[in-house]
Amino acid sequence: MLTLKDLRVVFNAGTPIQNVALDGLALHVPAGQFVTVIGSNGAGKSTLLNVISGEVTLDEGSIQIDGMEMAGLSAWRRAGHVARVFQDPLAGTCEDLSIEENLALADARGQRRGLGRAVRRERREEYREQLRLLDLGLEDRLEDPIGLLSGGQRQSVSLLMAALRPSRILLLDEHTAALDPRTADYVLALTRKLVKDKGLTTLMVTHSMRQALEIGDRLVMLHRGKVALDVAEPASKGLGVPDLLEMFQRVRAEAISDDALLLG
Ligand SMILES: Nc1ncnc2c1ncn2[C@@H]1O[C@H](COP(=O)(O)OP(=O)(O)OP(=O)(O)O)[C@@H](O)[C@H]1O
Repeated sequence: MLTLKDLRVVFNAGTPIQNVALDGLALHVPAGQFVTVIGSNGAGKSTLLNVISGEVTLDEGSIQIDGMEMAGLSAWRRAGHVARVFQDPLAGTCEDLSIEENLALADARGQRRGLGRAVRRERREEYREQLRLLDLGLEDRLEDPIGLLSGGQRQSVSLLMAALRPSRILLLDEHTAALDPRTADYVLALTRKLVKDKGLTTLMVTHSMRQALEIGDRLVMLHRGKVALDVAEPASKGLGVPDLLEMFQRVRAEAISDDALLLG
Protein backbone atom coordinates (compact mmCIF):
# COMPACT_ATOMS: atom_id res chain seq x y z
CA MET A 1 0.00 0.00 0.00
CA LEU A 2 1.34 3.40 -0.99
CA THR A 3 -0.12 6.63 0.35
CA LEU A 4 1.10 9.95 -1.00
CA LYS A 5 -0.18 13.12 0.63
CA ASP A 6 0.31 16.71 -0.49
CA LEU A 7 3.63 16.08 -2.23
CA ARG A 8 5.43 19.27 -3.09
CA VAL A 9 8.77 19.66 -4.84
CA VAL A 10 10.10 23.04 -5.96
CA PHE A 11 13.34 23.11 -7.90
CA ASN A 12 15.51 26.23 -7.64
CA ALA A 13 13.11 27.75 -5.11
CA GLY A 14 13.30 31.50 -4.71
CA THR A 15 15.26 32.03 -7.94
CA PRO A 16 14.04 33.31 -11.31
CA ILE A 17 14.11 29.72 -12.60
CA GLN A 18 11.93 28.35 -9.79
CA ASN A 19 10.01 25.32 -10.97
CA VAL A 20 7.16 23.65 -9.11
CA ALA A 21 7.44 20.00 -10.20
CA LEU A 22 4.97 18.52 -7.70
CA ASP A 23 2.21 20.74 -6.44
CA GLY A 24 0.23 19.03 -3.70
CA LEU A 25 0.05 15.63 -5.40
CA ALA A 26 -2.06 13.05 -3.55
CA LEU A 27 -2.58 9.38 -4.43
CA HIS A 28 -3.51 6.25 -2.53
CA VAL A 29 -2.54 2.93 -4.11
CA PRO A 30 -3.87 -0.21 -2.41
CA ALA A 31 -1.56 -3.22 -2.09
CA GLY A 32 -1.12 -5.16 -5.33
CA GLN A 33 -2.62 -2.49 -7.58
CA PHE A 34 -0.94 -1.81 -10.95
CA VAL A 35 -1.16 1.90 -11.80
CA THR A 36 -0.03 3.41 -15.09
CA VAL A 37 1.05 7.05 -14.95
CA ILE A 38 0.86 9.32 -17.99
CA GLY A 39 1.14 13.07 -18.55
CA SER A 40 2.71 15.58 -20.88
CA ASN A 41 6.39 16.55 -20.77
CA GLY A 42 7.24 18.19 -17.47
CA ALA A 43 4.02 17.05 -15.76
CA GLY A 44 6.06 15.62 -12.86
CA LYS A 45 6.12 11.87 -13.61
CA SER A 46 9.85 11.29 -13.09
CA THR A 47 9.90 13.58 -10.08
CA LEU A 48 7.10 11.52 -8.58
CA LEU A 49 9.11 8.30 -8.95
CA ASN A 50 12.23 10.09 -7.70
CA VAL A 51 10.60 11.24 -4.47
CA ILE A 52 9.20 7.76 -3.80
CA SER A 53 12.62 6.14 -4.30
CA GLY A 54 14.34 8.91 -2.35
CA GLU A 55 16.46 10.30 -5.22
CA VAL A 56 14.75 13.69 -4.83
CA THR A 57 13.89 15.19 -1.44
CA LEU A 58 10.38 16.36 -0.76
CA ASP A 59 9.81 19.98 0.22
CA GLU A 60 6.49 19.09 1.79
CA GLY A 61 4.24 16.08 2.12
CA SER A 62 4.21 12.50 3.25
CA ILE A 63 5.04 9.17 1.58
CA GLN A 64 3.83 6.11 3.42
CA ILE A 65 4.49 2.52 2.45
CA ASP A 66 2.31 0.13 4.43
CA GLY A 67 1.86 2.88 7.00
CA MET A 68 5.62 3.53 7.38
CA GLU A 69 6.77 7.09 6.73
CA MET A 70 9.52 7.21 4.09
CA ALA A 71 9.96 10.96 3.62
CA GLY A 72 12.94 11.28 5.99
CA LEU A 73 14.72 8.10 4.84
CA SER A 74 17.66 7.99 2.42
CA ALA A 75 17.34 6.18 -0.94
CA TRP A 76 19.54 3.43 0.50
CA ARG A 77 17.22 2.90 3.47
CA ARG A 78 14.21 2.73 1.16
CA ALA A 79 15.84 0.16 -1.11
CA GLY A 80 14.31 -2.75 0.78
CA HIS A 81 10.86 -1.30 0.16
CA VAL A 82 11.13 0.19 -3.31
CA ALA A 83 12.52 -1.43 -6.48
CA ARG A 84 12.91 0.43 -9.75
CA VAL A 85 13.51 -0.35 -13.40
CA PHE A 86 14.75 2.54 -15.53
CA GLN A 87 14.26 3.50 -19.18
CA ASP A 88 17.95 3.00 -19.93
CA PRO A 89 18.78 -0.72 -19.91
CA LEU A 90 22.29 0.27 -18.78
CA ALA A 91 20.95 1.86 -15.58
CA GLY A 92 20.14 -0.27 -12.57
CA THR A 93 22.56 -3.12 -13.35
CA CYS A 94 26.38 -3.29 -13.07
CA GLU A 95 27.73 -4.14 -16.49
CA ASP A 96 31.08 -5.51 -15.29
CA LEU A 97 29.42 -7.96 -12.91
CA SER A 98 28.00 -11.27 -14.06
CA ILE A 99 24.28 -12.00 -14.36
CA GLU A 100 24.53 -14.04 -11.17
CA GLU A 101 26.36 -11.30 -9.27
CA ASN A 102 23.75 -8.76 -10.33
CA LEU A 103 20.97 -11.06 -9.13
CA ALA A 104 22.85 -11.61 -5.83
CA LEU A 105 23.13 -7.84 -5.34
CA ALA A 106 19.38 -7.49 -5.88
CA ASP A 107 18.86 -10.35 -3.47
CA ALA A 108 20.79 -8.48 -0.78
CA ARG A 109 18.93 -5.21 -1.40
CA GLY A 110 18.01 -3.37 1.76
CA GLN A 111 19.90 -5.83 3.94
CA ARG A 112 22.90 -4.82 5.99
CA ARG A 113 25.00 -7.82 5.07
CA GLY A 114 25.59 -9.40 1.69
CA LEU A 115 24.83 -13.06 1.06
CA GLY A 116 27.38 -15.58 2.35
CA ARG A 117 29.05 -18.01 -0.04
CA ALA A 118 26.91 -20.98 0.98
CA VAL A 119 23.69 -19.00 0.64
CA ARG A 120 24.83 -17.77 -2.71
CA ARG A 121 25.38 -21.31 -3.94
CA GLU A 122 21.94 -22.23 -2.72
CA ARG A 123 20.41 -19.24 -4.43
CA ARG A 124 22.18 -20.04 -7.70
CA GLU A 125 19.61 -22.72 -8.49
CA GLU A 126 16.82 -20.25 -7.74
CA TYR A 127 18.40 -17.69 -10.08
CA ARG A 128 18.70 -20.32 -12.78
CA GLU A 129 15.07 -21.25 -12.30
CA GLN A 130 13.93 -17.63 -12.52
CA LEU A 131 16.06 -17.00 -15.61
CA ARG A 132 14.62 -20.09 -17.26
CA LEU A 133 11.17 -18.51 -16.99
CA LEU A 134 12.35 -15.70 -19.26
CA ASP A 135 12.90 -18.23 -22.04
CA LEU A 136 15.87 -16.26 -23.34
CA GLY A 137 18.50 -18.92 -22.70
CA LEU A 138 20.08 -16.87 -19.91
CA GLU A 139 19.93 -19.72 -17.39
CA ASP A 140 23.11 -21.12 -19.01
CA ARG A 141 24.91 -17.77 -18.93
CA LEU A 142 24.99 -17.04 -15.20
CA GLU A 143 28.67 -16.11 -15.31
CA ASP A 144 28.51 -13.86 -18.37
CA PRO A 145 29.00 -10.14 -17.66
CA ILE A 146 25.58 -8.49 -17.85
CA GLY A 147 27.13 -5.89 -20.18
CA LEU A 148 27.10 -8.52 -22.94
CA LEU A 149 23.30 -8.76 -22.98
CA SER A 150 21.02 -6.98 -25.44
CA GLY A 151 18.81 -4.15 -24.18
CA GLY A 152 15.72 -6.37 -23.99
CA GLN A 153 17.56 -9.18 -22.21
CA ARG A 154 18.96 -6.68 -19.76
CA GLN A 155 15.57 -5.10 -19.04
CA SER A 156 14.16 -8.59 -18.49
CA VAL A 157 16.91 -9.35 -15.96
CA SER A 158 16.32 -5.92 -14.34
CA LEU A 159 12.67 -6.87 -13.88
CA LEU A 160 13.65 -10.19 -12.36
CA MET A 161 16.02 -8.35 -10.04
CA ALA A 162 13.24 -5.98 -8.99
CA ALA A 163 10.88 -8.86 -8.25
CA LEU A 164 13.42 -11.26 -6.76
CA ARG A 165 13.06 -10.08 -3.21
CA PRO A 166 9.63 -8.60 -3.49
CA SER A 167 9.68 -4.99 -2.44
CA ARG A 168 6.47 -3.44 -1.43
CA ILE A 169 6.60 -1.00 -4.31
CA LEU A 170 7.78 -1.46 -7.91
CA LEU A 171 8.54 1.67 -9.93
CA LEU A 172 8.81 1.33 -13.72
CA ASP A 173 10.17 4.40 -15.42
CA GLU A 174 9.31 4.07 -19.14
CA HIS A 175 11.18 0.79 -18.94
CA THR A 176 10.20 -0.32 -22.45
CA ALA A 177 10.74 3.01 -24.24
CA ALA A 178 14.27 2.25 -25.43
CA LEU A 179 13.38 -1.19 -26.85
CA ASP A 180 12.25 -2.20 -30.33
CA PRO A 181 8.46 -2.87 -30.53
CA ARG A 182 8.74 -6.67 -30.39
CA THR A 183 11.12 -6.67 -27.45
CA ALA A 184 9.00 -4.01 -25.73
CA ASP A 185 5.95 -6.29 -26.05
CA TYR A 186 7.91 -9.18 -24.57
CA VAL A 187 9.13 -7.07 -21.61
CA LEU A 188 5.60 -5.74 -21.04
CA ALA A 189 4.14 -9.24 -20.99
CA LEU A 190 6.85 -10.24 -18.52
CA THR A 191 6.02 -7.17 -16.42
CA ARG A 192 2.36 -8.12 -16.25
CA LYS A 193 3.22 -11.67 -15.27
CA LEU A 194 5.67 -10.71 -12.53
CA VAL A 195 3.40 -8.02 -11.11
CA LYS A 196 0.48 -10.46 -11.03
CA ASP A 197 2.38 -13.49 -9.73
CA LYS A 198 4.13 -11.55 -6.97
CA GLY A 199 1.26 -9.17 -6.18
CA LEU A 200 3.51 -6.12 -6.53
CA THR A 201 2.13 -2.64 -5.92
CA THR A 202 3.28 -0.95 -9.10
CA LEU A 203 3.55 2.51 -10.65
CA MET A 204 4.48 2.43 -14.33
CA VAL A 205 5.30 5.69 -16.09
CA THR A 206 4.73 5.55 -19.83
CA HIS A 207 4.44 7.99 -22.70
CA SER A 208 2.19 5.58 -24.55
CA MET A 209 -1.49 6.24 -23.88
CA ARG A 210 -2.33 2.99 -25.63
CA GLN A 211 -0.08 1.08 -23.25
CA ALA A 212 -1.57 2.89 -20.26
CA LEU A 213 -5.09 2.00 -21.38
CA GLU A 214 -4.33 -1.66 -21.95
CA ILE A 215 -2.17 -2.46 -18.96
CA GLY A 216 -2.89 -2.19 -15.30
CA ASP A 217 -5.81 -1.73 -12.96
CA ARG A 218 -5.85 2.03 -12.96
CA LEU A 219 -4.68 4.96 -15.05
CA VAL A 220 -3.50 8.22 -13.50
CA MET A 221 -2.78 11.32 -15.53
CA LEU A 222 -0.55 14.02 -14.07
CA HIS A 223 -0.80 17.64 -15.07
CA ARG A 224 1.31 20.43 -13.58
CA GLY A 225 2.44 18.33 -10.65
CA LYS A 226 -0.99 17.09 -9.62
CA VAL A 227 -3.27 14.15 -10.41
CA ALA A 228 -5.60 15.47 -13.10
CA LEU A 229 -7.37 12.24 -14.06
CA ASP A 230 -7.79 8.98 -12.18
CA VAL A 231 -9.50 6.17 -14.11
CA ALA A 232 -10.20 2.75 -12.58
CA GLU A 233 -10.02 -0.32 -14.86
CA PRO A 234 -9.59 1.65 -18.11
CA ALA A 235 -9.37 -1.52 -20.24
CA SER A 236 -12.76 -2.81 -19.07
CA LYS A 237 -14.37 0.57 -19.88
CA GLY A 238 -13.29 0.25 -23.49
CA LEU A 239 -11.67 3.68 -23.44
CA GLY A 240 -9.51 4.63 -26.41
CA VAL A 241 -6.78 7.21 -26.89
CA PRO A 242 -9.30 9.81 -28.27
CA ASP A 243 -11.41 9.42 -25.07
CA LEU A 244 -8.33 10.08 -22.96
CA LEU A 245 -7.35 13.10 -25.02
CA GLU A 246 -10.85 14.47 -24.68
CA MET A 247 -10.80 13.95 -20.92
CA PHE A 248 -7.42 15.66 -20.78
CA GLN A 249 -8.67 18.62 -22.81
CA ARG A 250 -11.59 18.94 -20.43
CA VAL A 251 -9.25 18.97 -17.42
CA ARG A 252 -7.09 21.61 -19.06
CA ALA A 253 -10.08 23.75 -19.87
CA GLU A 254 -11.21 23.47 -16.26
CA ALA A 255 -7.74 24.41 -15.04
CA ILE A 256 -7.87 27.49 -17.24
CA SER A 257 -11.37 28.42 -16.12
CA ASP A 258 -10.28 27.97 -12.47
CA ASP A 259 -7.46 30.39 -13.07
CA ALA A 260 -9.85 32.73 -14.81
CA LEU A 261 -12.21 32.57 -11.83
CA LEU A 262 -9.36 33.33 -9.48
CA LEU A 263 -8.27 36.25 -11.59
CA GLY A 264 -11.84 37.43 -11.83
N1 LIG B 1 16.80 18.39 -11.09
C1 LIG B 1 15.98 19.31 -11.56
N2 LIG B 1 16.29 20.62 -11.48
C2 LIG B 1 15.45 21.56 -11.95
N3 LIG B 1 14.25 21.31 -12.52
C3 LIG B 1 13.90 20.02 -12.65
C4 LIG B 1 14.73 18.95 -12.18
N4 LIG B 1 14.11 17.78 -12.43
C5 LIG B 1 12.94 18.09 -13.04
N5 LIG B 1 12.81 19.43 -13.16
C6 LIG B 1 11.66 20.14 -13.73
O1 LIG B 1 10.50 19.72 -13.03
C7 LIG B 1 9.39 19.58 -13.91
C8 LIG B 1 8.86 18.15 -13.86
O2 LIG B 1 9.86 17.33 -14.45
P1 LIG B 1 9.69 15.74 -14.59
O3 LIG B 1 10.97 15.24 -15.15
O4 LIG B 1 9.20 15.18 -13.33
O5 LIG B 1 8.53 15.65 -15.68
P2 LIG B 1 8.06 14.40 -16.51
O6 LIG B 1 6.57 14.35 -16.40
O7 LIG B 1 8.80 13.18 -16.10
O8 LIG B 1 8.47 14.86 -17.96
P3 LIG B 1 9.00 14.02 -19.23
O9 LIG B 1 7.81 13.27 -19.75
O10 LIG B 1 9.44 15.09 -20.16
O11 LIG B 1 10.11 13.14 -18.77
C9 LIG B 1 9.90 19.98 -15.28
O12 LIG B 1 9.57 21.32 -15.51
C10 LIG B 1 11.40 19.81 -15.18
O13 LIG B 1 12.09 20.68 -16.04
